[in-house]
Amino acid sequence: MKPGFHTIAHHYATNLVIYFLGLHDIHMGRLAVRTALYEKETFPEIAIQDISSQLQEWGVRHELKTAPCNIATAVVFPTMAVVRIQEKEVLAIIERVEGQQVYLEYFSADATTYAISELTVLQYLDIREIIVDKTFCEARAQEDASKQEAYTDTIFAVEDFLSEEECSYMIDYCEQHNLFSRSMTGTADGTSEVTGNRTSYSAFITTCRQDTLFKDIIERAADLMEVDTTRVEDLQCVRYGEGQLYKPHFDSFETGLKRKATLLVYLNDDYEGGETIFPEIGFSISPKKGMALAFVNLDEQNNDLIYSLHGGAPVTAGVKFACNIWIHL
Ligand SMILES: O=C(O)CCC(=O)C(=O)O
Ligand SMILES: [Fe+2]
Repeated sequence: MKPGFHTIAHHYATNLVIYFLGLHDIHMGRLAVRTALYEKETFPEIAIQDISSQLQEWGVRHELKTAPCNIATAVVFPTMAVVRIQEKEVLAIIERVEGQQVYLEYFSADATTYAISELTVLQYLDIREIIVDKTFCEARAQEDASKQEAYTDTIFAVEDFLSEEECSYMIDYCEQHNLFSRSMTGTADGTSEVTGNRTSYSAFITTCRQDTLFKDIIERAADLMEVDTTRVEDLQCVRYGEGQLYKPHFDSFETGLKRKATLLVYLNDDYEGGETIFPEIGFSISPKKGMALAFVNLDEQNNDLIYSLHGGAPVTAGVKFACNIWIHL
């Protein structure tokens, strides 16, 4: 089975290609990059050969060199390379080499530094004579920009969706019933786990169909999103202490629960940081108490919309509370 966009969004090969292209001022549309990788038979275990041939197809001329090499002299940085580190071969971006230090990025490590002697470069993209088909790249980037813009236009915020009293009631309800526990994220096999991608706390309100106030909020959400209340999931509150975050993710699951749209309601705003960020469209919003932010997660065919990738930036001071109201299919 091919991985869905959830995997793609976080997958290193994709990020590497975007990074690689971006750093060379080649603004290839992200959608084109992702779609092409997604169509590769071997994805996500993609080889540097595949990435190289894809780049050729896009008019990014370069050579794929296969030779253990002295990276300090052979390569224009940054470059993509297969390197052997401690008996392991990884596809990585070598960002730069300074003296005896190599700065690189690879899957599961954000940025790492190695001594030149610790790694061997086996294959790398030689981009010394890079020739770019600018027209092609610009057309892809333009197409992507229009789609991003169209998606951005569908996001909307409703101020005072909840009153001050309702916000406080929700926070107090979750705290007094000790509902908050460490947030989890879904895995590919449908289970959940605690990861560094989401370091906040979550509270599932299971009584929200009985409680008059919660029931009213659910009805208000259904009205706003023009759906039946049966499509509104039980409310889930989130709490972020200082330094806590939710890295960019999709709200809809690849298998199982499909969430058409999200209504994220901010329950307070007396803290710093904690903006909701949409890295694919370069959009972010500062929380405002009582405000609801609405965005769609799936396109008309109910495929994940990559532009809906979003996250909660780290809270830098104070405590943030919000409530997720998800609309499923
Ligand atoms: O905290 C935020 O701003 C985003 C929360 C979120 O995306 C989620 O809980 O799914
Ligand atoms: Fe989310």
